[in-house]
Amino acid sequence: MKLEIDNVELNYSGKKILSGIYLKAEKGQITGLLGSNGCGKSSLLKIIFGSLKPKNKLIKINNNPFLKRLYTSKKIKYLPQHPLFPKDLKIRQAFLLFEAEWEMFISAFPEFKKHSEVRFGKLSGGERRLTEIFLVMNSYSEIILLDEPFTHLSPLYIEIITDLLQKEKHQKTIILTDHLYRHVLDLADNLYLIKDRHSHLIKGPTDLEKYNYIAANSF
Ligand SMILES: Nc1ncnc2c1ncn2[C@@H]1O[C@H](COP(=O)(O)OP(=O)(O)OP(=O)(O)O)[C@@H](O)[C@H]1O
Repeated sequence: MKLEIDNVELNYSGKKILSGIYLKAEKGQITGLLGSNGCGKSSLLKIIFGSLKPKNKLIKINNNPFLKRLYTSKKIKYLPQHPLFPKDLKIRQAFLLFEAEWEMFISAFPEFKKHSEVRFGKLSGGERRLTEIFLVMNSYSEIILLDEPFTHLSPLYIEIITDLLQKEKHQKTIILTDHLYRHVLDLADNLYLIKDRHSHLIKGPTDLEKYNYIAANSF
């Protein structure tokens, strides 16, 4: 599966946020998306998902235009920056909804066994995020959008999720954005930076310095 989004034009109240954006993501690769606060990363993921309608965009799947909203198909799952599930949903119910394997989850994270009947609102921020990432990654959907998945996660959980993403990328097309850019750099096979409304393909850390995303001599 190859997903491309091209010619994205997004304005909010007449202010240009994204212009001429192009991004390509393919199965077997993790596509990273970086950019400073407010540059439009979340907006771009919402546009791909279909929950935000820009002035212009073209989505292509395997070179063919896809004109419906992607979320209306079973192809895609999106982890938003903010909580994915309502506070009163029980964790086990979310596993049923996403057709994800509870047994696999608790064998990876035995400490969650006691949470099966607990509601999302009762979990800590990190416990909630970990559960959400696992659910999204273990769903049958082929396209996965992850908006700041590492927020709230402790180093050990970040390591486990990194391994999970590396394993799952062989079955899925994954686009990921996070401010923990070193993790994104380590994980990403392809990397884009949004800067001054445009997307830039990044070849390595020095490009990030060139575009002033990070300070000079950070590497
Ligand atoms: N519903 C909205 N109405 C008006 N402006 C908005 C709306 N949503 C986002 N914006 C503005 O659009 C710009 C891009 O926002 P977006 O959330 O996509 O950025 P981001 O790169 O994900 O930021 P961050 O890294 O801080 O989460 C910001 O300037 C934001 O204030």
